[in-house]
Amino acid sequence: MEASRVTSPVKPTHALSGVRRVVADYVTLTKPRVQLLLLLTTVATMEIAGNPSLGLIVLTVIGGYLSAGGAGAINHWYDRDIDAKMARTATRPIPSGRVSPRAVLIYGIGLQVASFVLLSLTVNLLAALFALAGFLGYVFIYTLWLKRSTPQNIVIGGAAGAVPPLVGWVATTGSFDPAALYLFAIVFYWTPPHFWALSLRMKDEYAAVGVPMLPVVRGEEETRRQITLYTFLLVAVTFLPFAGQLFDGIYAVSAAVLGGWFLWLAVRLQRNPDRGAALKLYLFSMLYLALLFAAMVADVKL
Ligand code: HEM
Ligand SMILES: CC(C)=CCC/C(C)=C/CC/C(C)=C/COP(=O)(O)OP(=O)(O)O
Repeated sequence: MEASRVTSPVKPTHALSGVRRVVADYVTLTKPRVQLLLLLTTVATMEIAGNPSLGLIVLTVIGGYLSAGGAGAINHWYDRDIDAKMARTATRPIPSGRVSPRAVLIYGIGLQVASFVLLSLTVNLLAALFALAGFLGYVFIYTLWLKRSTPQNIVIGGAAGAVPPLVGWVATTGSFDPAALYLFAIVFYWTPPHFWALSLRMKDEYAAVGVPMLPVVRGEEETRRQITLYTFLLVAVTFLPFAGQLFDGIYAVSAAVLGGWFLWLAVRLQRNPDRGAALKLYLFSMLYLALLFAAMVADVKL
């Protein structure tokens, strides 16, 4: 009794910062910054597929966030052993001891359940099913299976990250259209250069915890070669929706300029292998995807 009275003056501040800390941790578990780009591809695809109402966009974004956020939380739960050993990830909510693994697992499953209920009731069943497929792909195929077993982990596992445009398409039109596969393929081929550029800088950490990322298993030179190869494939794939008449001139010019820039950075990294060039490529990869999807919307709407 006496003790609680003595500590009471500091309680409100502690309680507030404690709540803020908890909220911040639970937001971190959803990998919010990655989600910004995932959801940008979703919303852009919705505008490409039709003329969605603001209400539909908001519901789809919330449903997508819950699903991908749930997947992110389960990735934090499963990888807690290796995250504790890498400087980049050691301060995450679980390894730092602020949130229990069990709570994170329940939270991740809960977010995916909420996503399914929300999307199926307010958007449509197909959108809910595609989001569920992305979640299952990221959790089971990438995180639990491939990440620790093969350097092709992100090539195959990257398919999960390419699902959000499919969610956006079916949310808008109510049915699946093969044209949506162009957008899926673009994110799919974009993922290896995006991640491998970063992994060149994190090679030693991944090696220390035994994750077989490409630079660890095949070496940095081979990784840089594969980055150029996949960037080339990506740029080629970006012209398919133009050839298939989904898009027109504004898109074609943007894809050419952005693609040329991406390729130039990739080739430069290959010729001049320093870590600064790898960082530049990683950062540009995100600008590239955002601008490419923006160009698609501009092309369709203008
Ligand atoms: C299997 C596929 C992918 C892997 C393995 C991967 C891996 C990573 C990693 C390790 C980071 C660094 C995060 C950190 O610093 O903690 C990162 C950052 C990021 N990724 Fe990916 N990524 C993948 C797919 C995607 C996709 C599909 C998108 C969006 C379309 C995306 C968007 C981002 C963004 C926006 C960041 C920067 C986040 C930040 O600054 O904190 N990633 N990615
Ligand atoms: C539609 C849907 C539900 C899609 C989910 C796709 C998704 C959440 C992609 C995120 C990609 C990502 C940040 C991977 C990092 O994982 P990592 O474990 O290699 O990186 P880490 O070491 O930073 O945890």
